[in-house]
Amino acid sequence: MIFVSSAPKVHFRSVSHAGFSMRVCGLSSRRIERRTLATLAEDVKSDSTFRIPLIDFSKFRSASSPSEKRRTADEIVNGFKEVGFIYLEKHGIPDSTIKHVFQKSAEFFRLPIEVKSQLAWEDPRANRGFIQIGRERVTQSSDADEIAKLREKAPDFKETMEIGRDWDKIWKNRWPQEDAVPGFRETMLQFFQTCHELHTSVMRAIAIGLELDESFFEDKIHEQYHNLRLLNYPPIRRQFLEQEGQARAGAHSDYGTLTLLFQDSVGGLEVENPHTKHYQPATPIPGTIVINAGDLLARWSNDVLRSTLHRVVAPPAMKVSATESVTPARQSIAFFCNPNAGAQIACLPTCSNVGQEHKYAPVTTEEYIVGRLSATLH
Ligand SMILES: O=C(O)CCC(=O)C(=O)O
Ligand SMILES: [Fe+2]
Repeated sequence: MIFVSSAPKVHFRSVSHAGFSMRVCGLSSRRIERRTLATLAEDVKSDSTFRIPLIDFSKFRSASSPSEKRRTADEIVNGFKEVGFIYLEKHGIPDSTIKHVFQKSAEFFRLPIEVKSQLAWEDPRANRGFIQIGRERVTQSSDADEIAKLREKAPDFKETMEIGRDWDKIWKNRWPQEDAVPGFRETMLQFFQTCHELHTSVMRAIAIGLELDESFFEDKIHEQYHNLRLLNYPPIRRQFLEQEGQARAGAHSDYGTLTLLFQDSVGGLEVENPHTKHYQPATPIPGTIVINAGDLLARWSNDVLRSTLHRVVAPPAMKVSATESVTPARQSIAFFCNPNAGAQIACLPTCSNVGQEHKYAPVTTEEYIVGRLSATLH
């Protein structure tokens, strides 16, 4: 018998955890019986040991003393140590800004496929443009043949638009005509800057929490080698999702330092509990941003901070006829934060003990990210 949670209610409580106190998000759920495959959330088991911490960032932004800053910095670092994911509230980005970016994103995806295809993503080094359903299959596999087979059989059921820094000398963003989606370019460029600034603040907190100088990362992330990804998950017939291995986004880790994830209220994002290997929902909480650590931050920190597996599955489907059910559409926005392209990512001075081996060979951001993108996109 398989159970998934339905319409979870979010509540908060305070716990003392690893010597510090933080508010955490718990889920109380009515359990309903439902037959599903892995990509329909079958693997979600109730797990009282798993909590994505909810952290109030206003305490860091307006801290009146170093010790006050330090408390929030420790909460953030402990969240990335334990789970690899946090919810950030009072982060300073107004709801109205996020709503507007979602609206412009929806307008973009409503354009005819022929128009979007003219802006097609072409090169992992550029990592810019429109990616239609079927071109990407995110996975942890590093075997090119295996990835190609997966992509052929069960690509991620999503379309995305990728945007990079607009002033890059070599790689140009692929913008729709201004009259096709008025204000799209300006909205996305402003949001890119806003997300970069939040990223910089969170990296300051991470530096403090890792016993580094607060400004340690500043000259290693200031070139804005980031990627703003708009995601659209169209409604899908349940029968299609029930094909073996098909998911909205397969299990994967992200590649950079941090991902700032903005999701709508539909749900479906799941995070692997690193201790039990079971997936748990990262239920949308209004007013928060989900932030996860990526592979480069894990490598930088010698795995002190975790780059945790996550995936997007289908939330419960709605019946549209006696024989067919449809899973509702979903929209999300991911801002993948990266160090500078040429930054050498080698074990941080505070993340290994004397004489202890470093887990990873140094790598530049560009080598790592272009390598991962080349493997998973075609
Ligand atoms: O859409 C989501 O909630 C997550 C997307 C994601 O994990 C990704 O694009 O890397
Ligand atoms: Fe991801």
